Amino acid sequence: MSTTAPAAGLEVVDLGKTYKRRGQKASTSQRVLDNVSLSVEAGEFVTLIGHSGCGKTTLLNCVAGLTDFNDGQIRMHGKPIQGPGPDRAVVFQHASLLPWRTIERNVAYGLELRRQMSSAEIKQRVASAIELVGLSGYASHYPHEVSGGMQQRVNLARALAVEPDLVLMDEPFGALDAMTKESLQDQLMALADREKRTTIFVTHDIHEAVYLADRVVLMTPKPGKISKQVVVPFGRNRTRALTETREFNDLVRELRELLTESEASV
Ligand SMILES: Nc1ncnc2c1ncn2[C@@H]1O[C@H](COP(=O)(O)OP(=O)(O)OP(=O)(O)O)[C@@H](O)[C@H]1O
Repeated sequence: MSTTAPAAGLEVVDLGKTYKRRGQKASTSQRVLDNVSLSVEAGEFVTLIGHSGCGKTTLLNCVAGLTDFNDGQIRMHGKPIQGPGPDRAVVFQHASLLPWRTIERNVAYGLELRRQMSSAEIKQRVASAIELVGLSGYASHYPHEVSGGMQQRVNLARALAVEPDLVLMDEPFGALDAMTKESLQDQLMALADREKRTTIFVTHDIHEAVYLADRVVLMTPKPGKISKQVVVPFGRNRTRALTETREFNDLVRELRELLTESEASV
């Protein structure tokens, strides 16, 4: 698997999204995203935080090409996106692995569907992705034979096997216990430092957002907008000790206050 930074440049420009719901008597519409603009540099790790319902998942799904949008443009490498593509991979909160396939064959699944690679190439990609997430000894296990945290690592391996330019993660550790979550955060960070894969990571957890990110993006609701972007000044190769420092906790507090203010103003 490549260890050089892929040339991902994501540009979201003046994005607008309105959901329409057809009721029994009348239709209603809800403006969920309005004038959302965001650029993500190749190799950058951006976390996206905001109150529940402010439109984080909708934004991520628009970038993934899974949800259409009404206004604006989303460009990858300067070209407007048209639906989902192998340049972008999504990691959802729930691993949703296929229980009848081994871990190895779960990771291979997306590559097999595309029918563009020989079985030898798929095998090599899968082995490499499984190794990256530290599960080499478990390739022949079935999902029920590994823990929730390991299943989530398989989920990540499945995304990495595609070798996407951009990884979109929607609260991937949200359903895990605190210890597993911390361990996966550390593994993901080591992976991000090594692979320099461009990532947008949605979370409710401000600690997690600061610990992982090069930049934290705050969204405010009704309609969802980007209200603030904060560059995290701690460099890479971070360790848990960082979370004990005053600088780290001051930044977490500052972001929490910004979120509270944004909630009070809607
Ligand atoms: N398919 C849909 N049809 C209609 N409304 C939707 C749809 N998906 C989301 N919404 C609405 O859009 C708004 C934004 O939802 P979204 O899931 O993007 O927010 P979020 O910030 O990711 O929330 P959370 O943090 O709780 O996951 C919410 O009010 C939600 O009810």
